[in-house]
Amino acid sequence: MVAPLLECRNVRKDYGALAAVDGVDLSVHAGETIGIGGPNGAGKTTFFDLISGLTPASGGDILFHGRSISRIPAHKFLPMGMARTFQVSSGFTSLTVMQNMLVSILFGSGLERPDLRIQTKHRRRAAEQLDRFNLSHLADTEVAEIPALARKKLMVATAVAHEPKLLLLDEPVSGLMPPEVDSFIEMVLALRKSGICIVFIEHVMRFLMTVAERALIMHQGKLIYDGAPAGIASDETVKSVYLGSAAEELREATQ
Ligand SMILES: Nc1ncnc2c1ncn2[C@@H]1O[C@H](COP(=O)(O)OP(=O)(O)OP(=O)(O)O)[C@@H](O)[C@H]1O
Repeated sequence: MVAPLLECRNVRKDYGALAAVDGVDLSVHAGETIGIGGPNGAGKTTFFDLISGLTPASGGDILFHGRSISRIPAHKFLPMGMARTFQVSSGFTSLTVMQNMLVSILFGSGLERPDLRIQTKHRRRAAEQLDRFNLSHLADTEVAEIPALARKKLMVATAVAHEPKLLLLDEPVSGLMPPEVDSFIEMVLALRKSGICIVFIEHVMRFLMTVAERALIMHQGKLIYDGAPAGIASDETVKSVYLGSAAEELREATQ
């Protein structure tokens, strides 16, 4: 059997007496698209921070391509083939969309001291990448001036500039209007087709149900569900955790 792309073995993160991530075991295989849901404070972002090396685990081990990455600094993750985005749109707001893409292309190369001279091949690559994400028309606009949807798309476009094997998206559609969510769904589905493994956190159940092939639900630091997205709404444990509006949204999304 092929080794998982990402493997978490009894991973935990304690903040004093609080177990933010409480002994999570998880295997993620190449090409999978996995959506993580769960109530506020369940530990989802902390789990992402552990996987992407932003915070050290209190226990357990994380393997990428079968190799432990628990002690590898975060800046080495992109060259290794793992990229992530954040809840709040990142990007250099006083630079243009094209300049942001060039920064990603030059600095994500994995070289300790990248050659900072922008060459024709970099510009060509940046233009291709903007075209792929329908951002070409904004190439010369400062990121501070572009709409929220374009900022979110740019964050993904820069993250995948070096064709990572695993892409982590933290609440990619939060704050977007429903038609914008549709546009984002289309983009992620196209990305999924390219074969990249995507793991995302999302509260917007419509997005999770449409994009994910496998769903995980976290609660109080633990995984309480791992299975088909369609099964979430009828799972008794999930139902008891997702009381109120989230349960309603889940029902609507699965109908
Ligand atoms: N640096 C920190 N110090 C102390 N406690 C923290 C820290 N970071 C997170 N926590 C706590 O860990 C728990 C999990 O937080 P986390 O942000 O991972 O949840 P989440 O599921 O991503 O929530 P949300 O859906 O609201 O983003 C929360 O109780 C949070 O207050």
